[in-house]
Amino acid sequence: MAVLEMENVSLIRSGGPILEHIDWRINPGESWVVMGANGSGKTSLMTLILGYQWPTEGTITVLGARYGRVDLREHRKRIAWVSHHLTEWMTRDHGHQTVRDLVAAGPEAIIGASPNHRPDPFALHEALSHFKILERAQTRFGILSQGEKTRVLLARAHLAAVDLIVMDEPCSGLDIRGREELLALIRDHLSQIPTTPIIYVTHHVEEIMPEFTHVLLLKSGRVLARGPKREVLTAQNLSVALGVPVTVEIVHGRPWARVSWGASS
Ligand SMILES: Nc1ncnc2c1ncn2[C@@H]1O[C@H](COP(=O)(O)OP(=O)(O)OP(=O)(O)O)[C@@H](O)[C@H]1O
Repeated sequence: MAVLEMENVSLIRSGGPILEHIDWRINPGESWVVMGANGSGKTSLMTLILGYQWPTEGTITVLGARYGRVDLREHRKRIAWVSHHLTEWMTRDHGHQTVRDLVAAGPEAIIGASPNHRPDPFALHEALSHFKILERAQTRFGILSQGEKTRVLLARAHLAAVDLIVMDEPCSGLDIRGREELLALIRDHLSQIPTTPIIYVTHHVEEIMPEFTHVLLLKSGRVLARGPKREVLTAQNLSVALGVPVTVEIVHGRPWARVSWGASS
C-alpha cells in the first residue's frame, strides 16, 4: 500500500491556480523532501494532505484512506504536523498552556491540551528530555522561542507514534546554530523511527539530510521534477526551481547550493 497517492490534483482559488495537475506517489520506505521557491505551493500541498483544504480536482489517498470517504478528524490522528503555521496557531489559541500539557496531548493529536488525558509519565519525561524542553516543562508555550516551540511539536509527534510525519519548514526563523541543532535532533528522532514516512518541506537545499531519499520539486504550483534525490537535485533543476543560477555541491551527505551569477568577478 502506498503511503500517499495523488492523481491529477489541482487547487484553484479565485485568484487563479495554486496547484496544477499534481501526480505524486510515496512508497513505503521512502522519505520525501518537498522543495520550491517562496509561493511555489508547498504549504498548500501540505494542507491538502492534512485535509484542511479540498482539491478542486483530482484524488488524494493517504495511508490507504481515500479523501472524501474517510472521517478526516479521526484520520488526522495518524499524521503529525510540525509547522511554523501550527506554532503560530497554538501561540494564539493555547499560548497560556504549559509545555508539559501540550506535549502530553500529543497522543490525541489534537490542537491544544486535553485536561482528561493522562499519558505514561515515563514516556512523557523521555519525550521532553529527548527534545531538550524538560527544563521548560512548566513554562507557558506562548513565551517560548521559535526553536523551542518547534521542539514541543516534535515531542508531541514523538509521543503520538503516528504513521506519517509532515514537517513544514521546521527550521523557519532559526539562526544557523539553531538550525543545525534542530536538524541534529530531527536526525536522531528519525533514526529511532526508521520505518515512519516523513515529508519534509523546505526552500533551503542544505536542509536535505542524508536520511531523505526522494525529492518533489515544485515550480509555480506544478511539479518540475520528482524522484530519487540525486536525480532531482541537479544544478539545472534547482536553478529553474529557485529562479537563480546555482551550482550544487554535496558535503557530508548534504547538498549545498551556491549562486553562480557573477562567479567570474
Ligand atoms: N487561500 C488562498 N487563496 C488565494 N491564494 C492563495 C491561498 N493560499 C495560498 N495562496 C497563494 O498560493 C501561492 C502558494 O502559496 P503557498 O503558501 O502554498 O506557497 P509556499 O511554497 O508554501 O510558500 P512559502 O515558501 O513562502 O511558505 C501563493 O502565491 C499564495 O499567495
